[in-house]
Amino acid sequence: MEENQKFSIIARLKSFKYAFNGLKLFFINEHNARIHFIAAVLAIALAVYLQLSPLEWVAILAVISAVFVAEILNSSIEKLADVVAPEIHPKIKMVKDLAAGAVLVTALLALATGALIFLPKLF
Ligand SMILES: Nc1ncnc2c1ncn2[C@@H]1O[C@H](COP(=O)(O)OP(=O)(O)OP(=O)(O)O)[C@@H](O)[C@H]1O
Repeated sequence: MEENQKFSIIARLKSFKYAFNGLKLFFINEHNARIHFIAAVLAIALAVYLQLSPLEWVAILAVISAVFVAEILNSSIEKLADVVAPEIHPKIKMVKDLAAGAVLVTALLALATGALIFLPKLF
């Protein structure tokens, strides 16, 4: 978008439309999205059942969203990499492995947070 273009509600609404389309594409095309979605629903159901405190809720929701954000960016980088270099390339391997590493960090953080909050309440 040009810098001197006027603010437009219609343009903002269109941006939302594209962003929601991104979420739709993510849930339709990415198998990992379904796994993360099921894990998130289970965690939220457990959080309701165990009546978490507001701060515990914030922690659980924060790590759930961190995993989704990392996974969406990872998928986006994969798609871009496939266009930039459809052939095998050592730098593309590095780019994709780094993006996957980011997902792993958030998933491990989510596991640790879930264990710290849920395990003492369950056992
Ligand atoms: N063009 C390439 N050049 C070199 N290595 C690649 C290339 N494409 C994929 N790889 C290697 O294969 C791994 C898997 O890449 P791929 O694009 O298939 O992701 P994926 O396994 O489909 O990921 P997801 O399961 O998240 O969709 C990468 O992390 C990388 O190590």
